[in-house]
Amino acid sequence: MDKFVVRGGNPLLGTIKVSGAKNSALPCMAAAILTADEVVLENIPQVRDIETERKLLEAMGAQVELGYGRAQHRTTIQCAVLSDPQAKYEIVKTMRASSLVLGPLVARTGMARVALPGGCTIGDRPIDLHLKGLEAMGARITQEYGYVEARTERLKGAHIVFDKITVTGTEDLLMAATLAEGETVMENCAQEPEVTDLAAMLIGMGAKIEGAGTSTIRVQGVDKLHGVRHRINPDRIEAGTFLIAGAISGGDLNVDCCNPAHLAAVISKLEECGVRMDVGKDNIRVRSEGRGSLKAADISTVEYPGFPTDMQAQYMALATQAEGTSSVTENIFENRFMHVSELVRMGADIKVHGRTATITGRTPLQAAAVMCSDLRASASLVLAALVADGETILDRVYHIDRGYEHIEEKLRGVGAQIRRMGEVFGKR
Ligand SMILES: CC(=O)N[C@H]1[C@@H](OP(=O)(O)OP(=O)(O)OC[C@H]2O[C@@H](n3ccc(=O)[nH]c3=O)[C@H](O)[C@@H]2O)O[C@H](CO)[C@@H](O)[C@@H]1O
Ligand SMILES: C=C(OP(=O)(O)O)C(=O)O
Repeated sequence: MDKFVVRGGNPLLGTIKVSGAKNSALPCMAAAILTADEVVLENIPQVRDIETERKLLEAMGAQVELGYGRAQHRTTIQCAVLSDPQAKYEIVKTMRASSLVLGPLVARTGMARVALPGGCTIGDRPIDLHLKGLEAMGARITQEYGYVEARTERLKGAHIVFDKITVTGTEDLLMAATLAEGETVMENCAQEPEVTDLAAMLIGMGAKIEGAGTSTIRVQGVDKLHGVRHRINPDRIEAGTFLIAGAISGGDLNVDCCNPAHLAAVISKLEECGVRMDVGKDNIRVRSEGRGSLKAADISTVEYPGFPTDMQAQYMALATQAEGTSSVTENIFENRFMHVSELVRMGADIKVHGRTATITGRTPLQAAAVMCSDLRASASLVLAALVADGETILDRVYHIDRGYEHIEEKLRGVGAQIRRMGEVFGKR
């Protein structure tokens, strides 16, 4: 099992590039199911979840080619024949976003069988709202042996009001609605940039969609979709993680190839913490004096455009170095504080009461052996390790590899001392 070794103390200086968004790439790859034609996706990040999605699609009969050389971030998918329209538990258990194939599969083939995702370290991950929506569109849903099966001759347009805002639920039903008969109106939709990115791809395939990026989306179903070439949005969470890396390390870091408009809540919170930010068209320069200059500020996670739950753990690492007391309230997932005990082991002063963590800041952090528990918790431990005294060893970095492309190489390129266990400092 890979480990990271991080020696703290270096300010991050220079330019770091942001990759394509994993959480856009996953639904866009699933959308290829909706057509027999070839789909070309650009700016696909090289992360483990993409490899998992490739396996998922290939197991159904799709042809998937991940680019190499200069085309290494390009993926070509063709779902001419889908001989086995199912997502098995072995894959779903490693990537909950696998449930995104449910809507497109039933819309294209009239049948889908997908393992129920169950819970994970960040909390319960139900898909009841995906199923309720598909039922409203006329699918017959059955559940047995941990699998859900959806069947129908052809989906029919419906009026769907989500009981709760769900990102992949909105994406799943949006894809299903593109091939349904008649109009689908979805209310209380997720407004995340990943939904808008998917809608742009679907429109490029011939889908008739209005309102993506707002809470009401209208879709006029069509009989057939065609192939498309689509470029994936930059990863706003990877960009946000790098902004905090620059700020916590007392660096001068240019976070390049990002979309600052997608990061408004994070940018304004970092400014409140005393971090200097120069926002360009597709880059953000972050400057800070590090521990001495950071001030406490409270956050509360909410759906887009509010402060993202996927940035909560990384923000908490920053709050440990800010003067004063910060409170961090997690409203989206019920168990997304797995990083707290590891940060405390490094010397942080954090108390958790229910959904709120209170961080008393500017405690010096010491290196320790720490355990990664999920994707963003791992990122927060890397950030803490960048300022810890000594050499932190992070175990189970396969979590971070799910969603950050070569993070150790990118951070090393701007001066961090970080390597995978087995590598030697100074060599790339
Ligand atoms: C691959 C992907 O894009 N993952 C993102 C997506 O996850 P994901 O789409 O799984 O998260 P949701 O937006 O669906 O979940 C939001 C809340 O709704 C609940 N819920 C969801 C679906 C459902 O059918 N029933 C239900 O009760 C969940 O338990 C959770 O409490 O959005 C999350 C919230 O921004 C992010 O943290 C994840 O990184
Ligand atoms: C929670 C995340 O991913 P997933 O929904 O795939 O678990 C994430 O990207 O932070």
